[in-house]
Amino acid sequence: METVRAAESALMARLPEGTLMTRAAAGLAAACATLLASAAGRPTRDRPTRTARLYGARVALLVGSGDNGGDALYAGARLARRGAAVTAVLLSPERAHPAGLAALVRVGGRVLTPADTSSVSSLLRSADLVVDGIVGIGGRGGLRPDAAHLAQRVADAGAPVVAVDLPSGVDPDSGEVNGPAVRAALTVTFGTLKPGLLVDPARTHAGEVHLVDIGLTPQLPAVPELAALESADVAALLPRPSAESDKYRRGVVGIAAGSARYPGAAVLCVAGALHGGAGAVRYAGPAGDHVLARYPETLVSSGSPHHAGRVQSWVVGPGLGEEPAARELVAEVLATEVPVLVDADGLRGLDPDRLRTREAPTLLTPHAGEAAALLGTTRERVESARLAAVRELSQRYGATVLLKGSTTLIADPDPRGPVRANPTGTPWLATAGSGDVLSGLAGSLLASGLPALDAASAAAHLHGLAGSLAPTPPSATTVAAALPQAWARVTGTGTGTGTHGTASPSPSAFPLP
Ligand SMILES: NC(=O)C1=CN([C@@H]2O[C@H](COP(=O)(O)OP(=O)(O)OC[C@H]3O[C@@H](n4cnc5c(N)ncnc54)[C@H](O)[C@@H]3O)[C@@H](O)[C@H]2O)[C@@H](O)CC1
Ligand SMILES: [K+]
Repeated sequence: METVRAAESALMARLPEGTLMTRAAAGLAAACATLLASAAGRPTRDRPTRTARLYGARVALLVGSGDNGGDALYAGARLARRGAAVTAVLLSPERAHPAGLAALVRVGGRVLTPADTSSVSSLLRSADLVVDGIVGIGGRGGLRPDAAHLAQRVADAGAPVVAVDLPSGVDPDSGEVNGPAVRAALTVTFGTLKPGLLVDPARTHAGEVHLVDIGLTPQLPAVPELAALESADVAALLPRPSAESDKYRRGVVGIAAGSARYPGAAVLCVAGALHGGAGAVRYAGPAGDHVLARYPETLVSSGSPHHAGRVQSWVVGPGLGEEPAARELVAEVLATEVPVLVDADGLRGLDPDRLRTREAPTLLTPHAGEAAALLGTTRERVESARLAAVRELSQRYGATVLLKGSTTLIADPDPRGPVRANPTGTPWLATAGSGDVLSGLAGSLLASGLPALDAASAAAHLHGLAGSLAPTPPSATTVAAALPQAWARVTGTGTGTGTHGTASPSPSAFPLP
């Protein structure tokens, strides 16, 4: 968050005092008003038939002692001016933002402290909306006990929560959640999205994310630390056959996967590849009969990749097993001059120096355990610092790296570029064989000519979407089957994925410092 703070300071130095907070509070109040209006008529626990609209709506503000609380107080004052009944719960009354508090009190807002136990309980139970201004980017560590207790009471009351800048209790930089944290229906964030809004587990606490422009963009570094592609961005990347394209011009992807022991990995990898836009899929390996039985359109050979015929990209690794022959196969594929995706068993014992000498792009798609082995560290360390891990891997191996997990991250070896966080997906995708579908899909996009970073990002996006569209609970087979629907969703409508529906800043990627 240092880059956000630096950008805010630079901008604040040029603007009258309070300008940024005024802009933030205006955006926050507007988002609260919209949410209340959209919830009109929705019955809630205490008033089964009540209508929530701004005039007369009951709004509870949770106010910490920093500027995050100040945003909540100023926004509360705006809502109160428009007829809402606003009550602030001040965690530290003597340290609450003085001007914000004065503004709220001036327009008739009420004030409580957590010590007013029964009043706070009835406030939270009857609230149409709770605004979480406990802590924002100034938060360090898990919530302190008094704040954690308040967050728990809000969760128990069940009222919809709008988080100010970030859900209180999530780490702004890493997306880690240590202890209790607020769960929001909507997070209104200012200036730029924070990694804590895109990286799990924090992401699931944020709900829908709405970005308010407070004029920070020109102050932010030109290259953000993290970015996410929207559906429209992915649609623009996906290959579209033209009238003159034949199957070879559309690209041929080669799959070197599966073994006598794991033939299913070959079938699933081919399934992903057939839905990735390449004109043809070649399979080289011992599981050809299984592949043909399921996908007769595959060009199958049982020899080595070398003899399989021309391809524009290779996918190597899924289901190869641990035999020494697997490593030789990976080495053979890496010796070709086309883009290569290495996954699963293929990632065992990869030589960074060998990879760095390749001229064509290499894409590695490890999960956290495989990434830990490649980095010589533990799975826990990778899980707790996913951003750092994906960057380190791509630097060390000179390859594009897609780190699978609850939030898939993609890093390019060029350290000047942002890491991409995939905004689609569902925890259900953690299912056997799902990674094989993803690697086939990404390999297919590589064959159709996409740069490795874009192929990986588009594949992760489509795969995540297919996971959500497949009947619950999805299997790797049904995820592959849902890929055409995911393509249609991305290319047909251009609408968001639902994960960050309202976060639509003008640049096509969400910049994150
Ligand atoms: N700096 C700026 O220019 C702007 C800042 N804005 C708001 O200001 C926020 C940042 O304000 P601050 O720097 O005052 O910081 P915060 O308000 O985010 O947090 C600092 C306060 O939280 C307390 N705190 C820290 N860790 C805690 C924990 N684990 N549990 C409970 N309390 C904890 C601290 O004692 C301090 O009082 C942003 O998130 C945003 O909401 C916006 O108004 C836009 C402009
Ligand atoms: K907050």
